[in-house]
This record gives sequence, structure tokens and C-alpha cells, in this order.
Amino acid sequence: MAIFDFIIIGGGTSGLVVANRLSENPETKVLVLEAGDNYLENQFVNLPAGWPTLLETGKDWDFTTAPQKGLNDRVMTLPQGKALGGSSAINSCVFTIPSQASINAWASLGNVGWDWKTLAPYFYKSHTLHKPSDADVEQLGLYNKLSTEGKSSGPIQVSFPSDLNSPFQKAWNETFDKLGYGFKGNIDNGTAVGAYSPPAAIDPTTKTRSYAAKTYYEPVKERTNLTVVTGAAVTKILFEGESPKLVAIGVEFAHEKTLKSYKASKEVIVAAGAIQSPKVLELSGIGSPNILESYGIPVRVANANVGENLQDPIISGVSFEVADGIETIDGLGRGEPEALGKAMNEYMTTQSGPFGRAAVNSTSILPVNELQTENGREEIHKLLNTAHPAAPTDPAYHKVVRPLIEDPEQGSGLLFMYSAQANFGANSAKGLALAEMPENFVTVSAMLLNPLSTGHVHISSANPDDMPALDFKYLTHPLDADLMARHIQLLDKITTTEPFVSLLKPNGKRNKMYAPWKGLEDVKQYIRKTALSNWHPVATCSMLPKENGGVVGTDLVVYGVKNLRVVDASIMPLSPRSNIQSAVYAVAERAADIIKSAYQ
Ligand SMILES: Cc1cc2nc3c(=O)[nH]c(=O)nc-3n(C[C@H](O)[C@H](O)[C@H](O)COP(=O)(O)OP(=O)(O)OC[C@H]3O[C@@H](n4cnc5c(N)ncnc54)[C@H](O)[C@@H]3O)c2cc1C
Repeated sequence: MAIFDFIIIGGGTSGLVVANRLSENPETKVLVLEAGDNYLENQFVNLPAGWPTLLETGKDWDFTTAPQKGLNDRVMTLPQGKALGGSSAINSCVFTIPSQASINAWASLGNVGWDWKTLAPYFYKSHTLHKPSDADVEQLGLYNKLSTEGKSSGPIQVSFPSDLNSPFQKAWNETFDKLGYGFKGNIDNGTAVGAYSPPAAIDPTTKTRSYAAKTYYEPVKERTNLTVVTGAAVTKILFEGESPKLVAIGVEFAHEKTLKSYKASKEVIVAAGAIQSPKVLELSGIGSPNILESYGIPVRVANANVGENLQDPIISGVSFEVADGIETIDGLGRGEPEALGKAMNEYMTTQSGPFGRAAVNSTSILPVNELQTENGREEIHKLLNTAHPAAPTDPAYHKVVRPLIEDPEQGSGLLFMYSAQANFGANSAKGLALAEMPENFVTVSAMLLNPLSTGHVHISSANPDDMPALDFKYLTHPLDADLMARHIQLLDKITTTEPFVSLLKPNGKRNKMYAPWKGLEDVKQYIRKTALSNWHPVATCSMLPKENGGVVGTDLVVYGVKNLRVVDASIMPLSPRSNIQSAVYAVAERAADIIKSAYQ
């Protein structure tokens, strides 16, 4: 049996960061086992705008949820990357830094030493933020919004969209200014609130996707102490001894239709993502005894927290028909040969145009609008304390999220805009991107940043090939629907305020599911018909004290086992307030340092 120092399960976003850093020492032998394939040469992976074409293909696990009671029993799908680079190979590239408050909340939850101050260096170690050109700075409204220029110096290349002909970004920023949500803080140090145009993980020189496989793996793939096997699905972790002296010593995996085993002399590191890291643990006998025994899996460590605490921010929104003469990218979505030819020509000749950009044009992190007035603040206070008060059975993280909802300096929603139609009501990411209407649109979506509803993901059998049973339980906490409805209601203001309103066709069309709403209850009904995942699941192997729902401690070691850690999105005890890939990279960088220091 081959022996490595470290075996990493999953060569995704986090797995490749840890593999790169651990193999910096030529004496350390590292093995990465990745179930998906290597798509480094795949043009649709490399093309930033190519991601919708990757969904529901062999590059996407394409999980299915249980019927979502809070969303009219709709059954939905969840994309997750099945590729070297994992979800960073198929994501939509937006790269934003989370709020300091949401990272500090990790420490408040009992994770001493995991706060903004300690994690910030790892954000800067994992990416390099490229300054926009002077012309772009003006167009994107980015003056004075970069505080850490030159501070970031990591492998992921992050750049700003250059779209000088588009009227949308400027109009977005000016409209939010008028509504009292002018930009405050800095976009790269966790203090951003208000409207801006976000950067993306796109290499500014090549205008290609900058992701884990390209930046953390490809440059070091010749290291003789680093072995990466693709098409290798881990079926279980191998152990020696019994709890409490249980030790992880290797893995069993399926490769080329054969079951193989390799040994790890130091550690097994789980990086299979928020949906499948708990699956790997459960298949290996770490989880709820009730679940494991029902599938005949011997219990090695009883911990009912594995696979629980699942948090996933949802989105909904409205598409608005644009005024005549305003250009959008709907033609690409409809597959019109003329639009595709023009975009490809721009991309190939001058590396410009929509193919080289992330889908999202602008975002805005906002508190609920009600906090702008005295009466509104009273209303939200009552909502939190009288209508939906905290219960003793609430998960621990509610205690830190609830005060943030009433804080006007924090955001509870993230609004974002892109210049194309969205097919709200679809139950899949691919369906959402379907462009069926012949007119052109701009879409404004809202994402609920820290939902109080939690779900779970567990194995559905003892067969590693079976998909896990996934239930997000979206909107089952009543406060989520109330907050989400208020964020969606703000769309009425944005789209009737100058200069944004001038970009819209008066009495123009809306997306098919839209019907004018008369009040919050109508908005809630619309959300139940249209909301879906924004593909940021976290917290299923939470870093928390075990009695508060934890699976790993602050050293990321799995409770009750030696030599076994988890290093991916599943350890985040609370979703960071932003798109989350930046935090996944930062956590993985820090995990690598923690592991290295354990062997010094
Ligand atoms: C469609 C989509 C769009 C997104 N858009 C954005 C965005 O614009 N901005 C942003 O910040 N975030 C975005 N995200 C989220 C972000 O990409 C993820 O949160 C992040 O990449 C997760 O990293 P991870 O390491 O936890 O998991 P992953 O990157 O998913 O890695 C897990 C890896 O483990 C492998 N694996 C699983 N089980 C096994 C097994 N048993 N054996 C071997 N290998 C296994 C998987 O194939 C995968 O490669 C998006 C995600 C998706 C799916």
C-alpha cells in the first residue's frame, strides 16, 4: 500500500490550497484524491462567462433537495463542482471580501482565535487584487474604496469588470446614493456597505477564470512530492484503534473501477465541500448513531452534529425590460448567432466584452430599508422580539445574527444586478439562466445573507455512489421570509428612482412569475414561488464547541479522532456576509498553516 504523509480528500477549492502549501516542503509527501476530472484545458471552464454551460454536465454533482416546505414544496437542484478545482471551476467568479462582523461572529460562537484580525492575513495571502484602470475607477464609482492596495499577493488573480459602454453600473451607484445607501467603508477590508461594482476571480491579463486548479495546482504540478489523482472517489476513511483513541490512518477510494487503499502517516484531510464532507465522515462511521445504524455502518464516533446546521443563503428577484436602445446580454442567453459571434470576436481580438466578465455587474450590501426611519426601526425591533422572539432551542449562531439585523451599519441582504433576464420560478441554476423571452432585461436579485433556517445533509444509504439526502429547509424560520420580503420590496424603490428608472422601459415586461404585489404578504408568496439557492452552502461540519453543534475544534481536528481534519466550506459556523469563495480560500490557507505548525 502506498504511503503519503497527508492524504487530501477532494481536490477542490480548499483541497488544492492545502495541497500546494503542504507540498512546499519537498520532504512532505502529499496525495490529493479528486472525484472529478482535470479541465485545465477546457475553454468553457476557462471562459469566465462560460459557467452556465458547465451546469448539469459531468462537471457538476447536480444534487437534488427534498421538497422545500417553505418554498411551496418545490424540489430543487444544487450545483457543486465535480472537477479539479471543485466549485471554483464552475462558479460565477464574483470575489468579494466578507464583513468583518460576520467573521468576528465565528469567534463569538466559541472559536477563540478565529476572528477578522487573525483571518485577514489569509485573505490577502490567497489573492492579488488588481487595481482598475483610471477610466474604470470612474465608471465603477470606486474612488477611495480600496484600502489595502498592494497588500494582497496571493495566487488567485482578482480584477474589476471593465464595461465602459454599459450605463448600468453608474446608474446603480447613483441610484443607491439617492436612496441613502451610498458606498461606505472599503471593499477589500470587510467594511463595505452600500453599492459598488464587485471584482471577480478573473486574470486581468488573460481574461480567464482564476481558480484553484489554475493557480494553486498548475504552477506546482511538477513537484515530485505532490500526487494528484483525478477520477478517484473516496469511499471511506480507514482507522486504527477505538474511540477515544481512534486514529485516521488512510483512505479507501474507487479509481478506474477498482477499490484501492492508501496510507497517511501523518493526517487525512477532508476537503470534499459542504455537501460531501459530512457524507465522507458518515460513510466512515462518524455521525449520528441513529443514521449510521439504520444503514448498517458501525459507529466509530457518535456525533449527531455531522451534516446538521446547514446554512444556505437564498435568492429571488425580478427582471425588468430595458428601454429601447439599452444593450444587454440577453442575446447570448438566447443563443443568437449574431450576439455570440460579436462577443466571441471581442473576446478573441481584444479580450474584452461579456465573455471575459463575471455575470454580476453590481452589488449592494444593505440593512433592511426599514432601519432608515424611527417607525421602521421600531417595526424591526418588534419583529425580532415580539413576533419572532428567540427560542431556547435556537442554534447558537442566531444569538450573533439577530443583533446584526438591527444594526444599520451591517447588511442582512445583498442586492445584485446583471444585464439579462432571469427565469425566476425555475428550480435549478441552469433553469434560472434560461432566456426564453425575446425582449431585453436587467435583473435585480436579493440574497438573504444569514438565514435563520437551517437544514441538513446526510447519507441516504451505505453506498458511496448514492447521492446524499439534502434538505435546506429554506424559509422554515418565519423571520427569514419577513426579512427577505423587505429586501425584495426595495426593488420597487430602486426601479422607480433616477437614474436607474431611465434605463427601464415604461410599463415594460417583467419575468413570467412576476405579478404586482400589494404588500409584504404578496412579496412572501412571490418569494415562495421563485426563491432558490445561491450555491453557498456552509456549516455542515461546523467549527464549534461540540455541545453547541460542533464537528471540528478550532484546530479543525474532528472531535473524537486523531489525525483527521476538515478544511473546507463545511467548517464555517456561520455564512460569511458576501459571496463565500474568498473565505474558503482564506480558511484553507490558515488550515495549511495550522497543520504545518503541528509538525514543526
Ligand atoms: C454554480 C456556482 C456558482 C458560484 N458562484 C460563486 C461566486 O460567484 N462567488 C463566490 O464567492 N462563490 C461562488 N460559489 C461558491 C464557491 O465556489 C464555493 O463555496 C467554494 O468553491 C467551495 O469550496 P470547497 O473547497 O468547500 O468545495 P469544492 O470547491 O466544491 O470542492 C470539493 C471537491 O471535493 C470533491 N469530492 C467530493 N466528494 C469526494 C470524494 N468522496 N472523493 C474525492 N473527491 C470528492 C468534489 O468533486 C470537489 O472537487 C459558487 C458555487 C457554485 C456551485
